[in-house]
Amino acid sequence: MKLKFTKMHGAGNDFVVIDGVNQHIDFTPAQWKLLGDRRFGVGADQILLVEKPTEAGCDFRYRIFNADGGEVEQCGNGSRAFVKFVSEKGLTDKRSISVQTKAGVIAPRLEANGSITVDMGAPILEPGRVPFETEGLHGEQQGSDTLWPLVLELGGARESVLISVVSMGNPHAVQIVDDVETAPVELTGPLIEHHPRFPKRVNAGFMQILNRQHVKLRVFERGVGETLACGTGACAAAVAGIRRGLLDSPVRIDARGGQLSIAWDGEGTPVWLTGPAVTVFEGEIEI
Ligand SMILES: N[C@H](CCC[C@H](N)C(=O)O)C(=O)O
Repeated sequence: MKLKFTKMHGAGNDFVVIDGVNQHIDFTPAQWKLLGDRRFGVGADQILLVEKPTEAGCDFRYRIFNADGGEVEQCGNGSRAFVKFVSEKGLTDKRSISVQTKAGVIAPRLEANGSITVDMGAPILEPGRVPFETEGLHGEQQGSDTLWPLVLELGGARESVLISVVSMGNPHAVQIVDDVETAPVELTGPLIEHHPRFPKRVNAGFMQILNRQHVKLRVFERGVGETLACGTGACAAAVAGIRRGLLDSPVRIDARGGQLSIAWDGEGTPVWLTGPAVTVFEGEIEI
């Protein structure tokens, strides 16, 4: 079929966005993967599919597929691209919409200055609390946060990294590093992503704290690899730092591809993600 798509990005995290309201889309994981392939397809970190909602009270449903073809629960940067897309395509005249996702309902809002703020819902802080054994190491509760030692096999050596486990509907393992530029993201990112501690794999965040309201962040994303920005990763990093008493809301997140802002008032309250969304080009592909 001839498929119309729009190429977009949010702080460098790039997407192929598809109108599934006016086109009937029912692809296999291999077709989703092809769309994301930078050699044989269009190329993107994620593919976003916009559909009519199946949940009462929602304006749309949006589904997210990683570059590896797997469907996932949530995408923060994608939610901003999504709201810009439905506005530009005239699929709605609302500036604040209610969107059904695999992880629940989120509420992105187009601001007058062109930026977009998204109510990403409350972080889920329990999933990692299940006691687990990794080579005899147990998860440790430290302060109000759960810090887990993760033992990584690096060649013949073993390295233990302390991570915070935070879910934004999708799983994140966040660690604090001295310098994101020299952090071993390419080396340990895949080891964390595929660690047995995370049966559904995990997004691995590497956060450098500059001051109590400003961090640098790199994320090795599940199903993709390192991206230029990760919205839910930014949410998870800010939540982890605030819970550990190291950060104060709002937090400025410097990703390699751009700047995001996260606000969070504590457990049980929603995380607010603010940042840009850019339309790069329109296209059509035979798939
Ligand atoms: N790779 C993520 C999905 C996309 C998240 C990221 N692009 C964002 O902006 O939140 C996962 O497998 O959970």
